[in-house]
Amino acid sequence: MIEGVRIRDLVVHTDDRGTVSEIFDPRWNWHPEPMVFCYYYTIRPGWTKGWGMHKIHEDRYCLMQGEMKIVLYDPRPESSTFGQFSEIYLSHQRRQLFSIPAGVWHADENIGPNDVLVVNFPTIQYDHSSPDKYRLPLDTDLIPYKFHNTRGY
Ligand SMILES: Cc1cn([C@H]2C[C@H](O)[C@@H](COP(=O)(O)OP(=O)(O)O[C@H]3O[C@@H](C)C(=O)[C@@H](O)[C@H]3O)O2)c(=O)[nH]c1=O
Repeated sequence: MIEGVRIRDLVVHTDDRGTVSEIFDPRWNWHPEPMVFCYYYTIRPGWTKGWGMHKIHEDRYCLMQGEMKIVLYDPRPESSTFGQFSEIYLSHQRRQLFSIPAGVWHADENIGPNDVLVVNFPTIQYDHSSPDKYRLPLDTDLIPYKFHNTRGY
């Protein structure tokens, strides 16, 4: 696994009426930074969002619905996983928290038949005038990973 990624299974409490699942509690000590901002995004079937990278913040995902492959590529020279990839599969069948360290390229591919829905609570607020977001085309030669049967940006 790429250095600095944090993963945590969520507990789903189920009863006759429905379910409850906590998404984030600083007392878990899962991540050192507090909740300061939150949004959700969706990805349509057959689509991928990426490659994206953030220089100064981490993403912290909670996949609520669907099935998604996250591909990470680590370009950080100081990292123990420099130059490596990770492929991680998230599903609503096993809800987890998943953090992506700053500086790590990521692409999120919807591999299921329905929209993917992800709640993201990044470690900083979104700066509408200068977002901390860097992009590369999915088919860039700068990242030696090939996607099949998907489109995106
Ligand atoms: C991320 C974000 C976007 N936006 C707006 C900007 C733009 O008009 C529209 C779409 O923005 P983007 O193209 O950046 O959205 P999107 O490509 O869905 O961005 C997200 O992709 C996933 C895969 C991630 O990993 C996240 O870090 C985030 O980059 O939404 C906000 O208003 N607030 C936000 O927090």
